[in-house]
Amino acid sequence: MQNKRTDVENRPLRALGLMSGTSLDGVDAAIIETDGETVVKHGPVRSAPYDPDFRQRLRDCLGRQGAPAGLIADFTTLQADFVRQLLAANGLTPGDIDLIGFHGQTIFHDPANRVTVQIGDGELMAELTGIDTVAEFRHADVAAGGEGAPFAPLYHRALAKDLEGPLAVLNLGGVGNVTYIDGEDVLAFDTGPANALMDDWILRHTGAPFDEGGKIAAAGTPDEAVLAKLLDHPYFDLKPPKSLDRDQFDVAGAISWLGLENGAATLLRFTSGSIGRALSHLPGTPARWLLTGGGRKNPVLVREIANVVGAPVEPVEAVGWRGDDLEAEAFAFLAVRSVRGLPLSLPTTTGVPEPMTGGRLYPAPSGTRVSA
Ligand SMILES: Nc1ncnc2c1ncn2[C@@H]1O[C@H](COP(=O)(O)OP(=O)(O)OP(=O)(O)O)[C@@H](O)[C@H]1O
Ligand SMILES: CC(=O)N[C@H]1[C@@H]2OC[C@@H](O2)[C@@H](O)[C@@H]1O[C@H](C)C(=O)O
Repeated sequence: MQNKRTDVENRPLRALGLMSGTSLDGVDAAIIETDGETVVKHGPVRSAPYDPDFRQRLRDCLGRQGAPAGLIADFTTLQADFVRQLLAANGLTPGDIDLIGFHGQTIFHDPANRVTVQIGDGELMAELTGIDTVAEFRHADVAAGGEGAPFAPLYHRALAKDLEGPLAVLNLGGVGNVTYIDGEDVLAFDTGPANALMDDWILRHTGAPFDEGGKIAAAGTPDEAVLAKLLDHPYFDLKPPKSLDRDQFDVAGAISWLGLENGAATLLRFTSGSIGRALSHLPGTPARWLLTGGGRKNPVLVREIANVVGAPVEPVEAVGWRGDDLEAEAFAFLAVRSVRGLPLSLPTTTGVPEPMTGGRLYPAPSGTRVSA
């Protein structure tokens, strides 16, 4: 696949990343200026939750290898509209943006069988926005035998280059993933569940999308026997790199008989416990843990994680990063790396045999550049 654009070799590009994560909470967009090695400038951001009906349409696709064409078109159109809103709100036009990094929505992830499915139509995005779009970030890695995830680690390393290591960046989204950084060395893997199982439990029992502030979990008591069983899963013994599908842990049978609060408390401790189980896979002891993703806003979860890691735990804002936007920024950064022909993943981040380029460029059709 010829992706590399030769006209952009040396100048920083203004790229817009679009991320729709496994928690299914909504879409995040961020604009950065970068040459794919360092971030020159952090630009405007925007986030919006999905409405419950649309979220349910996405949820209905989880675990399937494809989605209805109508949903893919609606998903792409919704995100293209979102791009227009972000531009308009900041006095920008499509001509001000060099590139969109369009992650899409993961609905299925089975790297062992070399399959990962992110819905979203890169060609339609380029057409609707009039902006060159990079999509299908994970495909080449998976095709080459990599895990296809996590992909944010090279961005974490770029941001951390002036910070003293070793440090761990822990993303608490739907699934959890950790990036261990020590100078240029980076090791990354999915740790286990983060919020997805808790969110599903809260939705089923209360209709709310998540446990605000961890209040419901705080009111319960974890069931230690159930917890021990959950943490006995073979995934936690696997050596990294390794990655997870959103619903890889089937906990329904184990927790169904627990009440709302005790179930929430048990699932929260499952998340912190899985991070505890990740420690033995790290090559060293992080001097600090930087938390990103929505779970950093759950003080009960943060306290439990601090208990298991035994080192200072802070939100990424402590070092000036933007925890709500980091993944959208990462896919803007990776889009630029893609068109520059730089690797998006390494043997130590996804297990891919060699540093791997990837992403597919969909040029905006000429004449489609529209004003915002
Ligand atoms: N105030 C809060 N209290 C408790 N939990 C919260 C709060 N705010 C966000 N969360 C949790 O964070 C989740 C969203 O996290 P985030 O936006 O990082 O997920 P994502 O980007 O979809 O995930 P992934 O990293 O897996 O792709 C919510 O579903 C919720 O569980
Ligand atoms: C296949 C897939 O979409 N994985 C997600 C998911 O959500 C968190 C974790 O599992 C991580 O591996 C990845 O997302 C982030 C953005 C990543 O690739 O770094």
